[in-house]
Amino acid sequence: MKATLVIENISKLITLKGENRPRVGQEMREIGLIENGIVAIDGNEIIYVGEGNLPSHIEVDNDTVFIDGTGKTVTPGLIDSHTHLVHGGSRENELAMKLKGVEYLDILEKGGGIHSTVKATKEATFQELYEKAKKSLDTMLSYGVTTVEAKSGYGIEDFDVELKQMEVAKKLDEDHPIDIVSTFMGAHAIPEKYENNPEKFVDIIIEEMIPEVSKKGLAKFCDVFCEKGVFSIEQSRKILEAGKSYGLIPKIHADEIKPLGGAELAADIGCITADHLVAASEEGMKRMSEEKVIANLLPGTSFNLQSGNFAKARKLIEIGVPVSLSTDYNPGSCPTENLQLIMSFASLIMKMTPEEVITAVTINGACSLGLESKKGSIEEGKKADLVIFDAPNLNYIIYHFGINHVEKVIKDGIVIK
Ligand SMILES: N=CN[C@@H](CCC(=O)O)C(=O)O
Ligand SMILES: [Zn+2]
Repeated sequence: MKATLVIENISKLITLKGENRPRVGQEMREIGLIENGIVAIDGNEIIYVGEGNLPSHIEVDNDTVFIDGTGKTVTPGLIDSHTHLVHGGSRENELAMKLKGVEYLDILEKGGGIHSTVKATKEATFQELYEKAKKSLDTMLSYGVTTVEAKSGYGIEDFDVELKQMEVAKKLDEDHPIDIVSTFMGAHAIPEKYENNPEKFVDIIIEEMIPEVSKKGLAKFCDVFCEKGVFSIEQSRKILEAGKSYGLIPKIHADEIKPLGGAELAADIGCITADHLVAASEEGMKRMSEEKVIANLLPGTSFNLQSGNFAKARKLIEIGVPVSLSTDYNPGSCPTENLQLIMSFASLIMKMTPEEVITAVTINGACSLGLESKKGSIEEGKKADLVIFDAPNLNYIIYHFGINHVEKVIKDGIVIK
């Protein structure tokens, strides 16, 4: 076997090696650390991972590129498994309201929030949405992210706009080094037009939108904003079950602000992830652990909403719920593409250990997107998506917060930065 790229003398090689399934409890601290590590890549695949020198069966020649990892920390490419990547406009006008204490759901109820992004997304052309999202992806990549989930949900009643968002995500997946996985989220807000008859909108999502999205192959997942004043438990159940019957894997925005029973619903339906969970009940968390629903936590959103409430990460880990972490990048409740900042929040605010944090944004993030057989760890046979941090160890990356520690990103075996 011949290597096209070798990273050698790696001071701290964090492999995350192990079974391709969500890591829980103590497993979230077992990060497969190798000191003086070496990784060999052929094309877009990892062909060797070990300590010291390459074994004799891995050949090198004059074309092989060598990178020196002395003093560096190397991890799998980071996975941002919850974003609202494609949208028009921005919402910095909400800052003044937030500083005055106006709540997220009140802004939404008065026709702002998601509704204002719906308007801006409708007005934007395909090309404008593409350029804006591409710029965000470039930033994400520079921060070490190699895989991103992207939700629709800013078209809502305007199905063409929902489709436009997903088509932009598809084109970016083809054009951009980052891999993009799409989620259909028509159930993101009740359109003003259906305010007095939300059931009608639920029927349209179920009868018209889901079949078409599935037929066009535009999404892998279906998501719902299950929240007081948005979609109820019963409406969410109907939509996610309909999605399932069309092959769309269910995800849910659950108990973000009010304790509605979203975590319990996620367990009932068998959602792959339940996201947010700030207000999740003890019973809901327990049910999630029984059904192995991944808790996808988004501390950047709690930070931005200034409620002072964060998901109970310690509790979730203690009772055996697998945890992943994401930015929730969106223009309203978490306008940041910086997953490293989210990693610091998870540790400094939610008290996750650095080992749990890196597990959450690599192998557990891959599991949140059903990509664990190819991504999320540095192991032979997996995709060559890696990050070289100019940092002596993992703790340094998380503790020294708010800056970008990435030195190089390797995506599909190609050195990007
Ligand atoms: N909560 C619902 N959706 C997004 C926010 C979207 C927006 O405010 O535009 C979230 O996950 O936080
Ligand atoms: Zn979201």
